[in-house]
Amino acid sequence: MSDLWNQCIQKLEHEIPPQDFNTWIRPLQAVENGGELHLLAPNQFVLDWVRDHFIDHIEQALPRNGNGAPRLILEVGTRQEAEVPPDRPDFGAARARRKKPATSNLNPAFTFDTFVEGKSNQFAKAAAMQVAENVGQAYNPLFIYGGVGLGKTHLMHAIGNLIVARNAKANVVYLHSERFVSDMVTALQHNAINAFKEYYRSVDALLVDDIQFFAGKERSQEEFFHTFNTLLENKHQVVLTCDRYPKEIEGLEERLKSRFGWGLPVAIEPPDLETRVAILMKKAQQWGVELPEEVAFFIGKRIRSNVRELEGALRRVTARAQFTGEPITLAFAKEALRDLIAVQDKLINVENIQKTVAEYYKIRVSDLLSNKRTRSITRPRQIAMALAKELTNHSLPEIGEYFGGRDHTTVLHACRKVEELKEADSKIAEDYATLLHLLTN
Ligand SMILES: Nc1ncnc2c1ncn2[C@@H]1O[C@H](COP(=O)(O)OP(=O)(O)OP(=O)(O)O)[C@@H](O)[C@H]1O
Repeated sequence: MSDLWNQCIQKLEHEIPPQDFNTWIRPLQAVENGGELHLLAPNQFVLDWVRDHFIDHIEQALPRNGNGAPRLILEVGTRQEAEVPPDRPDFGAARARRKKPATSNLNPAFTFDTFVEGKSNQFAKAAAMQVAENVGQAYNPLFIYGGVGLGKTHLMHAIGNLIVARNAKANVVYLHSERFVSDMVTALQHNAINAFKEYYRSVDALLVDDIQFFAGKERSQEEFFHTFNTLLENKHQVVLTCDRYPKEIEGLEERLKSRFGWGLPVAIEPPDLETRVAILMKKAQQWGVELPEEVAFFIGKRIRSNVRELEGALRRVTARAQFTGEPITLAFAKEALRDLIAVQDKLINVENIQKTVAEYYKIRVSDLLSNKRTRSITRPRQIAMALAKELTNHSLPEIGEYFGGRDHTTVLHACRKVEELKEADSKIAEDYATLLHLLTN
Protein backbone atom coordinates (compact mmCIF):
# COMPACT_ATOMS: atom_id res chain seq x y z
CA MET A 1 0.00 0.00 0.00
CA SER A 2 1.10 3.58 -0.63
CA ASP A 3 2.92 5.01 2.39
CA LEU A 4 1.11 8.30 2.14
CA TRP A 5 -2.25 6.62 2.02
CA ASN A 6 -1.30 4.33 4.86
CA GLN A 7 -0.58 7.30 7.10
CA CYS A 8 -3.70 9.04 5.90
CA ILE A 9 -6.06 6.18 6.69
CA GLN A 10 -4.56 5.71 10.13
CA LYS A 11 -5.75 9.23 10.90
CA LEU A 12 -9.08 8.84 9.16
CA GLU A 13 -9.85 5.72 11.11
CA HIS A 14 -10.10 7.86 14.25
CA GLU A 15 -12.11 10.62 12.60
CA ILE A 16 -14.75 8.78 10.58
CA PRO A 17 -17.37 6.51 12.16
CA PRO A 18 -16.31 2.85 11.75
CA GLN A 19 -19.21 1.87 9.52
CA ASP A 20 -18.56 4.73 7.11
CA PHE A 21 -14.86 4.11 7.25
CA ASN A 22 -15.27 0.45 6.34
CA THR A 23 -17.84 1.12 3.65
CA TRP A 24 -16.33 4.05 1.83
CA ILE A 25 -12.69 4.53 2.78
CA ARG A 26 -11.42 1.00 3.15
CA PRO A 27 -12.31 -0.10 -0.41
CA LEU A 28 -10.27 2.74 -1.90
CA GLN A 29 -6.93 1.76 -3.36
CA ALA A 30 -4.05 4.17 -3.68
CA VAL A 31 -1.35 4.59 -6.28
CA GLU A 32 1.38 7.20 -5.81
CA ASN A 33 2.73 8.77 -8.93
CA GLY A 34 5.26 11.59 -8.49
CA GLY A 35 3.47 14.38 -6.68
CA GLU A 36 0.07 12.78 -7.23
CA LEU A 37 -1.92 10.40 -5.13
CA HIS A 38 -4.50 8.51 -7.18
CA LEU A 39 -7.34 7.11 -5.13
CA LEU A 40 -9.17 4.37 -6.98
CA ALA A 41 -12.80 3.69 -6.16
CA PRO A 42 -14.46 0.43 -7.22
CA ASN A 43 -17.14 2.31 -9.15
CA GLN A 44 -18.60 5.72 -9.86
CA PHE A 45 -21.19 5.50 -7.13
CA VAL A 46 -18.55 5.05 -4.43
CA LEU A 47 -16.40 7.71 -6.04
CA ASP A 48 -19.20 10.28 -6.01
CA TRP A 49 -20.04 9.47 -2.43
CA VAL A 50 -16.45 9.81 -1.27
CA ARG A 51 -16.04 13.09 -3.15
CA ASP A 52 -19.24 14.54 -1.71
CA HIS A 53 -18.77 13.38 1.87
CA PHE A 54 -15.16 12.68 2.69
CA ILE A 55 -12.87 14.59 0.39
CA ASP A 56 -12.18 17.37 2.92
CA HIS A 57 -11.33 14.83 5.61
CA ILE A 58 -8.99 13.02 3.27
CA GLU A 59 -7.23 16.18 2.14
CA GLN A 60 -6.69 17.30 5.68
CA ALA A 61 -5.40 13.93 6.77
CA LEU A 62 -2.83 13.68 3.98
CA PRO A 63 0.71 14.07 5.29
CA ARG A 64 2.63 17.02 3.89
CA ASN A 65 6.28 17.16 3.01
CA GLY A 66 8.51 20.08 1.95
CA ASN A 67 6.46 20.46 -1.26
CA GLY A 68 3.11 20.55 0.54
CA ALA A 69 0.41 17.91 0.17
CA PRO A 70 0.29 15.63 -2.86
CA ARG A 71 -2.30 16.35 -5.52
CA LEU A 72 -5.29 14.10 -4.92
CA ILE A 73 -6.94 12.47 -7.92
CA LEU A 74 -10.09 10.39 -7.54
CA GLU A 75 -10.68 7.77 -10.21
CA VAL A 76 -12.65 4.63 -10.85
CA GLY A 77 -10.48 1.53 -11.13
CA THR A 78 -8.31 -0.92 -9.26
CA ARG A 79 -4.64 -0.84 -8.45
CA GLN A 80 -4.10 -3.94 -10.56
CA GLU A 81 -5.57 -2.18 -13.56
CA ALA A 82 -3.59 0.95 -12.90
CA GLU A 83 -0.32 -0.91 -12.58
CA VAL A 84 -0.69 -3.89 -14.91
CA PRO A 85 -2.93 -3.66 -17.94
CA PRO A 86 -5.12 -6.79 -17.80
CA ASP A 87 -4.57 -7.79 -21.37
CA ARG A 88 -0.82 -7.75 -21.35
CA PRO A 89 1.63 -10.15 -19.74
CA ASP A 90 4.54 -7.76 -20.05
CA PHE A 91 4.77 -5.65 -16.94
CA GLY A 92 7.03 -2.84 -18.07
CA ALA A 93 5.21 -1.25 -20.97
CA ALA A 94 1.82 0.23 -21.71
CA ARG A 95 1.86 2.91 -19.09
CA ALA A 96 -0.09 5.04 -21.47
CA ARG A 97 -3.08 2.85 -20.81
CA ARG A 98 -3.18 4.02 -17.22
CA LYS A 99 -5.10 7.15 -17.97
CA LYS A 100 -8.75 6.37 -18.22
CA PRO A 101 -11.52 8.89 -18.41
CA ALA A 102 -12.32 9.74 -14.80
CA THR A 103 -15.94 8.78 -15.23
CA SER A 104 -15.42 5.41 -16.80
CA ASN A 105 -14.24 2.04 -15.64
CA LEU A 106 -14.06 0.56 -19.10
CA ASN A 107 -11.13 -1.62 -20.01
CA PRO A 108 -9.41 0.22 -22.88
CA ALA A 109 -7.98 -3.05 -24.23
CA PHE A 110 -11.44 -4.44 -24.98
CA THR A 111 -12.40 -2.74 -28.23
CA PHE A 112 -14.00 -3.83 -31.48
CA ASP A 113 -10.56 -3.65 -33.11
CA THR A 114 -9.13 -6.23 -30.74
CA PHE A 115 -12.19 -8.48 -31.01
CA VAL A 116 -11.70 -11.21 -33.60
CA GLU A 117 -14.78 -11.98 -35.62
CA GLY A 118 -15.77 -15.49 -36.62
CA LYS A 119 -18.92 -17.48 -37.36
CA SER A 120 -19.52 -17.97 -33.65
CA ASN A 121 -19.73 -14.28 -32.73
CA GLN A 122 -20.45 -12.44 -36.00
CA PHE A 123 -24.01 -11.59 -35.22
CA ALA A 124 -23.28 -10.53 -31.65
CA LYS A 125 -20.49 -8.26 -32.84
CA ALA A 126 -22.63 -6.67 -35.57
CA ALA A 127 -25.44 -6.03 -33.07
CA ALA A 128 -22.97 -4.59 -30.55
CA MET A 129 -21.59 -2.18 -33.15
CA GLN A 130 -25.09 -1.08 -34.10
CA VAL A 131 -25.82 -0.33 -30.46
CA ALA A 132 -22.60 1.64 -30.00
CA GLU A 133 -23.30 3.67 -33.12
CA ASN A 134 -26.98 4.34 -32.34
CA VAL A 135 -27.06 4.61 -28.57
CA GLY A 136 -30.53 3.85 -27.21
CA GLN A 137 -31.98 3.67 -30.71
CA ALA A 138 -30.98 0.33 -32.20
CA TYR A 139 -31.65 -2.56 -29.87
CA ASN A 140 -32.57 -1.86 -26.31
CA PRO A 141 -31.67 -3.75 -24.23
CA LEU A 142 -28.98 -5.65 -26.05
CA PHE A 143 -28.73 -8.99 -24.29
CA ILE A 144 -25.52 -10.93 -25.01
CA TYR A 145 -25.51 -14.50 -23.78
CA GLY A 146 -23.20 -17.51 -24.01
CA GLY A 147 -20.84 -19.76 -22.04
CA VAL A 148 -17.92 -18.61 -19.90
CA GLY A 149 -14.90 -16.93 -21.41
CA LEU A 150 -16.36 -16.44 -24.88
CA GLY A 151 -16.03 -12.66 -25.13
CA LYS A 152 -19.27 -11.26 -23.70
CA THR A 153 -17.49 -8.85 -21.37
CA HIS A 154 -15.08 -7.90 -24.14
CA LEU A 155 -17.95 -6.96 -26.47
CA MET A 156 -19.69 -5.05 -23.73
CA HIS A 157 -16.61 -2.93 -23.02
CA ALA A 158 -16.14 -2.47 -26.77
CA ILE A 159 -19.60 -0.91 -26.94
CA GLY A 160 -18.76 1.40 -24.03
CA ASN A 161 -15.38 2.36 -25.46
CA LEU A 162 -16.87 3.21 -28.85
CA ILE A 163 -19.65 5.29 -27.28
CA VAL A 164 -17.07 7.27 -25.27
CA ALA A 165 -14.74 7.59 -28.28
CA ARG A 166 -17.55 9.17 -30.26
CA ASN A 167 -18.80 11.33 -27.46
CA ALA A 168 -16.35 12.02 -24.68
CA LYS A 169 -19.13 13.43 -22.51
CA ALA A 170 -21.25 10.29 -22.64
CA ASN A 171 -21.75 8.84 -19.21
CA VAL A 172 -21.17 5.13 -19.67
CA VAL A 173 -21.21 2.92 -16.62
CA TYR A 174 -19.99 -0.65 -16.65
CA LEU A 175 -20.50 -2.88 -13.66
CA HIS A 176 -20.87 -6.45 -12.63
CA SER A 177 -24.33 -7.36 -11.37
CA GLU A 178 -22.86 -8.31 -7.97
CA ARG A 179 -21.56 -4.75 -7.68
CA PHE A 180 -25.04 -3.42 -8.35
CA VAL A 181 -26.35 -5.63 -5.56
CA SER A 182 -23.64 -4.64 -3.08
CA ASP A 183 -23.96 -0.93 -3.88
CA MET A 184 -27.65 -1.19 -3.35
CA VAL A 185 -27.22 -2.89 0.01
CA THR A 186 -24.71 -0.21 1.03
CA ALA A 187 -27.06 2.53 -0.09
CA LEU A 188 -29.90 1.00 1.89
CA GLN A 189 -27.74 0.81 5.02
CA HIS A 190 -26.86 4.48 4.66
CA ASN A 191 -30.25 5.82 3.72
CA ALA A 192 -28.76 6.68 0.40
CA ILE A 193 -31.11 4.73 -1.79
CA ASN A 194 -32.38 7.87 -3.50
CA ALA A 195 -28.88 8.91 -4.46
CA PHE A 196 -28.28 5.39 -5.67
CA LYS A 197 -31.41 5.44 -7.84
CA GLU A 198 -30.69 8.84 -9.19
CA TYR A 199 -27.17 7.88 -10.06
CA TYR A 200 -27.97 4.74 -12.01
CA ARG A 201 -30.97 6.29 -13.71
CA SER A 202 -29.01 9.24 -15.02
CA VAL A 203 -26.43 7.38 -17.09
CA ASP A 204 -26.44 7.39 -20.90
CA ALA A 205 -25.53 3.74 -21.14
CA LEU A 206 -25.63 1.14 -18.39
CA LEU A 207 -23.65 -2.03 -19.03
CA VAL A 208 -24.35 -4.80 -16.54
CA ASP A 209 -22.28 -7.98 -16.70
CA ASP A 210 -23.32 -11.50 -15.69
CA ILE A 211 -26.89 -10.73 -14.70
CA GLN A 212 -27.44 -14.37 -13.73
CA PHE A 213 -26.18 -13.22 -10.30
CA PHE A 214 -29.46 -11.38 -9.81
CA ALA A 215 -31.13 -14.76 -9.50
CA GLY A 216 -32.82 -15.15 -6.13
CA LYS A 217 -32.08 -11.55 -5.03
CA GLU A 218 -35.56 -10.13 -5.03
CA ARG A 219 -34.93 -6.66 -3.72
CA SER A 220 -32.13 -6.10 -6.21
CA GLN A 221 -34.30 -7.36 -9.03
CA GLU A 222 -37.02 -4.94 -8.01
CA GLU A 223 -34.59 -2.03 -7.96
CA PHE A 224 -32.97 -3.07 -11.18
CA PHE A 225 -36.35 -3.45 -12.84
CA HIS A 226 -37.21 0.18 -12.08
CA THR A 227 -33.80 1.46 -13.10
CA PHE A 228 -34.03 -0.54 -16.27
CA ASN A 229 -37.50 0.80 -17.11
CA THR A 230 -36.51 4.40 -16.48
CA LEU A 231 -33.47 4.06 -18.72
CA LEU A 232 -35.47 2.44 -21.49
CA GLU A 233 -38.26 5.01 -21.27
CA ASN A 234 -35.70 7.78 -21.68
CA LYS A 235 -34.04 5.98 -24.58
CA HIS A 236 -30.83 5.42 -22.66
CA GLN A 237 -28.96 2.31 -23.63
CA VAL A 238 -28.90 -0.86 -21.56
CA VAL A 239 -26.57 -3.75 -22.37
CA LEU A 240 -26.68 -6.97 -20.38
CA THR A 241 -24.67 -10.16 -20.47
CA CYS A 242 -25.60 -13.51 -19.07
CA ASP A 243 -24.42 -17.10 -19.24
CA ARG A 244 -27.79 -18.21 -20.61
CA TYR A 245 -30.89 -17.12 -22.46
CA PRO A 246 -33.18 -14.86 -20.35
CA LYS A 247 -36.00 -17.39 -20.10
CA GLU A 248 -33.61 -20.00 -18.72
CA ILE A 249 -32.44 -17.99 -15.69
CA GLU A 250 -33.92 -19.67 -12.66
CA GLY A 251 -34.81 -17.42 -9.74
CA LEU A 252 -35.42 -14.39 -11.94
CA GLU A 253 -38.84 -12.75 -11.95
CA GLU A 254 -40.94 -13.42 -15.02
CA ARG A 255 -41.40 -9.73 -15.76
CA LEU A 256 -37.63 -9.24 -15.88
CA LYS A 257 -37.15 -12.27 -18.09
CA SER A 258 -39.66 -10.99 -20.55
CA ARG A 259 -38.26 -7.43 -20.50
CA PHE A 260 -34.76 -8.71 -21.11
CA GLY A 261 -36.06 -10.37 -24.24
CA TRP A 262 -37.68 -7.16 -25.54
CA GLY A 263 -34.63 -5.80 -27.28
CA LEU A 264 -32.32 -8.20 -28.97
CA PRO A 265 -30.92 -11.35 -27.40
CA VAL A 266 -27.76 -12.44 -29.24
CA ALA A 267 -25.73 -15.57 -28.59
CA ILE A 268 -21.97 -16.04 -28.63
CA GLU A 269 -20.95 -19.62 -29.38
CA PRO A 270 -17.57 -21.27 -28.81
CA PRO A 271 -15.23 -20.30 -31.65
CA ASP A 272 -14.28 -22.77 -34.37
CA LEU A 273 -10.66 -23.70 -35.05
CA GLU A 274 -10.00 -20.92 -37.59
CA THR A 275 -11.33 -18.28 -35.21
CA ARG A 276 -9.32 -19.71 -32.31
CA VAL A 277 -6.17 -19.47 -34.39
CA ALA A 278 -7.04 -15.92 -35.49
CA ILE A 279 -7.60 -14.92 -31.85
CA LEU A 280 -4.22 -16.36 -30.84
CA MET A 281 -2.47 -14.52 -33.67
CA LYS A 282 -4.20 -11.28 -32.70
CA LYS A 283 -3.32 -11.61 -29.02
CA ALA A 284 0.29 -12.40 -29.89
CA GLN A 285 0.44 -9.34 -32.11
CA GLN A 286 -1.06 -7.19 -29.33
CA TRP A 287 1.52 -8.49 -26.87
CA GLY A 288 4.33 -7.96 -29.35
CA VAL A 289 5.14 -11.67 -29.48
CA GLU A 290 6.27 -13.59 -32.56
CA LEU A 291 3.94 -16.58 -32.88
CA PRO A 292 4.44 -19.00 -35.79
CA GLU A 293 1.18 -20.07 -37.37
CA GLU A 294 1.84 -23.77 -36.77
CA VAL A 295 2.12 -23.06 -33.05
CA ALA A 296 -1.16 -21.13 -33.13
CA PHE A 297 -2.78 -24.12 -34.86
CA PHE A 298 -1.32 -26.48 -32.30
CA ILE A 299 -2.67 -24.45 -29.35
CA GLY A 300 -5.98 -23.80 -31.11
CA LYS A 301 -6.46 -27.50 -31.76
CA ARG A 302 -5.66 -28.52 -28.22
CA ILE A 303 -7.48 -25.80 -26.28
CA ARG A 304 -11.07 -25.78 -27.34
CA SER A 305 -13.12 -24.94 -24.28
CA ASN A 306 -13.13 -21.14 -24.37
CA VAL A 307 -11.13 -18.08 -25.28
CA ARG A 308 -9.98 -17.36 -21.74
CA GLU A 309 -8.31 -20.76 -21.55
CA LEU A 310 -6.85 -20.24 -24.99
CA GLU A 311 -5.38 -16.96 -23.88
CA GLY A 312 -4.10 -18.61 -20.69
CA ALA A 313 -2.23 -21.21 -22.74
CA LEU A 314 -0.68 -18.55 -24.95
CA ARG A 315 0.30 -16.54 -21.88
CA ARG A 316 2.02 -19.59 -20.49
CA VAL A 317 4.01 -20.19 -23.65
CA THR A 318 4.88 -16.50 -23.93
CA ALA A 319 5.95 -16.15 -20.31
CA ARG A 320 8.21 -19.16 -20.64
CA ALA A 321 9.76 -17.80 -23.83
CA GLN A 322 10.41 -14.46 -22.14
CA PHE A 323 11.90 -16.21 -19.15
CA THR A 324 14.20 -18.54 -21.09
CA GLY A 325 14.89 -16.17 -23.99
CA GLU A 326 14.11 -18.98 -26.46
CA PRO A 327 12.04 -18.52 -29.63
CA ILE A 328 8.55 -19.99 -29.71
CA THR A 329 8.66 -23.12 -31.83
CA LEU A 330 6.26 -26.04 -31.99
CA ALA A 331 8.52 -28.17 -29.80
CA PHE A 332 8.85 -25.30 -27.32
CA ALA A 333 5.05 -24.85 -27.09
CA LYS A 334 4.50 -28.60 -26.67
CA GLU A 335 6.95 -28.60 -23.78
CA ALA A 336 5.46 -25.49 -22.17
CA LEU A 337 1.96 -26.96 -22.30
CA ARG A 338 2.97 -30.53 -21.56
CA ASP A 339 1.04 -31.08 -18.33
CA LEU A 340 -2.06 -29.39 -19.68
CA ILE A 341 -2.01 -31.60 -22.74
CA ALA A 342 -1.35 -34.73 -20.72
CA VAL A 343 -4.53 -34.12 -18.72
CA GLN A 344 -6.45 -33.63 -21.94
CA ASP A 345 -5.01 -36.71 -23.60
CA LYS A 346 -6.22 -38.79 -20.71
CA LEU A 347 -9.74 -37.59 -21.40
CA ILE A 348 -9.66 -37.41 -25.17
CA ASN A 349 -8.69 -40.64 -26.82
CA VAL A 350 -10.36 -42.71 -29.51
CA GLU A 351 -11.84 -45.22 -27.05
CA ASN A 352 -13.47 -42.44 -25.06
CA ILE A 353 -14.81 -40.83 -28.24
CA GLN A 354 -16.33 -44.15 -29.31
CA LYS A 355 -17.88 -44.68 -25.90
CA THR A 356 -19.34 -41.16 -25.76
CA VAL A 357 -20.76 -41.36 -29.29
CA ALA A 358 -22.25 -44.81 -28.68
CA GLU A 359 -23.92 -43.64 -25.47
CA TYR A 360 -25.22 -40.52 -27.17
CA TYR A 361 -26.85 -42.48 -30.02
CA LYS A 362 -27.86 -45.33 -27.72
CA ILE A 363 -25.96 -47.98 -29.66
CA ARG A 364 -23.10 -50.28 -28.65
CA VAL A 365 -19.39 -49.54 -29.12
CA SER A 366 -19.16 -52.92 -30.87
CA ASP A 367 -21.65 -51.62 -33.47
CA LEU A 368 -19.27 -48.79 -34.30
CA LEU A 369 -16.49 -51.27 -34.94
CA SER A 370 -18.68 -53.76 -36.83
CA ASN A 371 -19.49 -54.05 -40.54
CA LYS A 372 -23.14 -53.09 -40.05
CA ARG A 373 -24.26 -50.67 -42.73
CA THR A 374 -27.64 -49.42 -41.53
CA ARG A 375 -27.98 -45.63 -41.35
CA SER A 376 -28.52 -45.71 -37.57
CA ILE A 377 -25.01 -47.15 -37.22
CA THR A 378 -23.09 -45.63 -40.16
CA ARG A 379 -23.88 -42.02 -39.19
CA PRO A 380 -22.65 -42.33 -35.59
CA ARG A 381 -19.62 -44.24 -36.89
CA GLN A 382 -18.77 -41.44 -39.33
CA ILE A 383 -19.29 -38.83 -36.63
CA ALA A 384 -17.04 -40.73 -34.22
CA MET A 385 -14.32 -40.94 -36.89
CA ALA A 386 -14.58 -37.23 -37.64
CA LEU A 387 -14.36 -36.44 -33.93
CA ALA A 388 -11.30 -38.66 -33.61
CA LYS A 389 -9.66 -36.78 -36.48
CA GLU A 390 -10.53 -33.40 -35.00
CA LEU A 391 -9.66 -34.11 -31.39
CA THR A 392 -6.69 -36.45 -31.47
CA ASN A 393 -3.35 -36.44 -33.22
CA HIS A 394 -3.87 -39.88 -34.75
CA SER A 395 -3.36 -40.28 -38.48
CA LEU A 396 -6.16 -41.48 -40.79
CA PRO A 397 -4.77 -45.06 -40.97
CA GLU A 398 -4.46 -45.19 -37.16
CA ILE A 399 -8.06 -44.05 -36.76
CA GLY A 400 -9.13 -46.67 -39.32
CA GLU A 401 -7.39 -49.30 -37.15
CA TYR A 402 -9.34 -48.20 -34.09
CA PHE A 403 -12.60 -48.64 -36.04
CA GLY A 404 -12.34 -52.34 -36.74
CA GLY A 405 -9.37 -52.15 -39.11
CA ARG A 406 -10.90 -49.85 -41.76
CA ASP A 407 -8.98 -48.29 -44.60
CA HIS A 408 -7.74 -44.69 -44.28
CA THR A 409 -9.88 -43.67 -47.30
CA THR A 410 -12.98 -44.69 -45.35
CA VAL A 411 -11.96 -42.37 -42.53
CA LEU A 412 -11.27 -39.56 -44.97
CA HIS A 413 -14.66 -40.10 -46.59
CA ALA A 414 -16.32 -40.04 -43.15
CA CYS A 415 -14.65 -36.72 -42.26
CA ARG A 416 -15.75 -35.10 -45.53
CA LYS A 417 -19.26 -36.50 -45.25
CA VAL A 418 -19.66 -35.14 -41.72
CA GLU A 419 -18.47 -31.69 -42.86
CA GLU A 420 -21.13 -31.72 -45.60
CA LEU A 421 -23.83 -32.97 -43.28
CA LYS A 422 -23.03 -30.31 -40.68
CA GLU A 423 -23.75 -27.65 -43.30
CA ALA A 424 -26.87 -29.31 -44.71
CA ASP A 425 -28.55 -30.82 -41.66
CA SER A 426 -28.94 -28.75 -38.51
CA LYS A 427 -29.69 -31.83 -36.41
CA ILE A 428 -26.30 -33.33 -37.30
CA ALA A 429 -24.59 -29.98 -36.67
CA GLU A 430 -26.21 -29.85 -33.24
CA ASP A 431 -25.30 -33.47 -32.43
CA TYR A 432 -21.70 -32.82 -33.41
CA ALA A 433 -21.49 -29.63 -31.32
CA THR A 434 -22.99 -31.40 -28.30
CA LEU A 435 -20.56 -34.29 -28.61
CA LEU A 436 -17.63 -31.91 -28.94
CA HIS A 437 -18.80 -30.14 -25.83
CA LEU A 438 -19.22 -33.40 -23.92
CA LEU A 439 -15.74 -34.52 -24.87
CA THR A 440 -13.88 -31.31 -24.25
CA ASN A 441 -15.47 -29.80 -21.14
N1 LIG B 1 -13.46 -12.90 -30.35
C1 LIG B 1 -12.49 -12.53 -29.51
N2 LIG B 1 -11.42 -11.85 -29.94
C2 LIG B 1 -10.43 -11.48 -29.11
N3 LIG B 1 -10.40 -11.79 -27.80
C3 LIG B 1 -11.44 -12.46 -27.31
C4 LIG B 1 -12.54 -12.89 -28.13
N4 LIG B 1 -13.42 -13.54 -27.36
C5 LIG B 1 -12.92 -13.55 -26.12
N5 LIG B 1 -11.74 -12.92 -26.07
C6 LIG B 1 -10.86 -12.73 -24.90
O1 LIG B 1 -11.09 -13.81 -24.00
C7 LIG B 1 -11.04 -13.37 -22.66
C8 LIG B 1 -12.33 -13.73 -21.95
O2 LIG B 1 -13.39 -12.98 -22.54
P1 LIG B 1 -14.55 -12.31 -21.66
O3 LIG B 1 -14.06 -11.95 -20.30
O4 LIG B 1 -15.16 -11.23 -22.48
O5 LIG B 1 -15.54 -13.56 -21.54
P2 LIG B 1 -17.01 -13.65 -20.94
O6 LIG B 1 -17.83 -14.29 -22.00
O7 LIG B 1 -17.45 -12.34 -20.42
O8 LIG B 1 -16.80 -14.67 -19.75
P3 LIG B 1 -17.54 -14.79 -18.32
O9 LIG B 1 -18.87 -15.35 -18.59
O10 LIG B 1 -16.65 -15.71 -17.57
O11 LIG B 1 -17.60 -13.41 -17.73
C9 LIG B 1 -10.80 -11.86 -22.71
O12 LIG B 1 -9.44 -11.62 -22.50
C10 LIG B 1 -11.18 -11.47 -24.13
O13 LIG B 1 -10.42 -10.40 -24.61
